[in-house]
Amino acid sequence: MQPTILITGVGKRIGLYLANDFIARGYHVIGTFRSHYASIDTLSEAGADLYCCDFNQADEVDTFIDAIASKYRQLDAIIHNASQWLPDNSPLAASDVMEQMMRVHVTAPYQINLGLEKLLTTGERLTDIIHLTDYVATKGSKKHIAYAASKAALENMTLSFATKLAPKVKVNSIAPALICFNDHDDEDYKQQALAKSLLEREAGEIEVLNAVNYLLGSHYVTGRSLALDGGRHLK
Ligand SMILES: NC(=O)C1=CN([C@@H]2O[C@H](COP(=O)(O)OP(=O)(O)OC[C@H]3O[C@@H](n4cnc5c(N)ncnc54)[C@H](OP(=O)(O)O)[C@@H]3O)[C@@H](O)[C@H]2O)C=CC1
Ligand SMILES: Nc1nc2c(c(=O)[nH]1)N=C([C@H](O)[C@@H](O)CO)CN2
Repeated sequence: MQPTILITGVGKRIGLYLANDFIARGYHVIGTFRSHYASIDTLSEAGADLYCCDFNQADEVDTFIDAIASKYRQLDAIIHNASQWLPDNSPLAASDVMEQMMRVHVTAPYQINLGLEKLLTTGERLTDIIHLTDYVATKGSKKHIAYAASKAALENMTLSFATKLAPKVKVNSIAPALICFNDHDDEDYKQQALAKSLLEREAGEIEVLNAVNYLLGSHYVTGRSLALDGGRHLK
């Protein structure tokens, strides 16, 4: 039976990288996207089942959950990757920054995990939920306070869902630091960011894929957070 994996935020970067690799390995990929990039058409042509869904809109998330629950009987894994790295100096009001961070990183994963629980617990196989969090969930961030707080809440949900869904579902976090720069990052920023870890490098999307594959292959890891941070905690 072809394994089925749901990945949120597949339009670009890490989510797109994961979706492409899982398709190449014969998985059936369900994906959510917000902006419609050319990558969305390419993924669809490759067989992915894609849904446009803005996690800032709770009703859109409910509609997405209903669509999956009516179309699929079972899921092997859910990867909560969708995220916005909103700085506190955003033009948005402070309350809107915090609300948006909590909606995309906490409310939507909460809605999806509860709404699709039955699809993860049918049959005998061990299934997975993976939350993409962030090194700053445990360290804080003076420029991304709301973002870091929401990622800390997502880390806490890993503990709760691991307890609630055992023994049928493993629930873990992956907490990256510098995986991939953004196109708008200038050289000064890049040098500053690289210098924050012992290994002083940009890990690349493959680092997250390797961590995802390790967790999916495990039969004994749950309620844990895998740090992918180049030794930043020791610098
Ligand atoms: N890149 C890195 O170095 C690091 C990444 N991480 C985490 O890894 C994960 C992947 O990172 P990365 O690939 O850089 O992520 P990106 O910032 O590139 O965005 C991921 C995807 O999430 C989507 N998204 C954003 N807001 C919403 C929303 N409100 N509703 C639905 N989808 C939304 C984006 O859609 P759109 O294109 O429309 O904005 C995008 O396709 C994230 O959880 C991130 O926090 C953690 C530490 C470091
Ligand atoms: N949703 C996102 N979250 C994060 C991003 C990003 O681009 N999108 N980038 C980072 C940084 O790489 C940071 O880890 C190092 O400066 C953090 N989170």
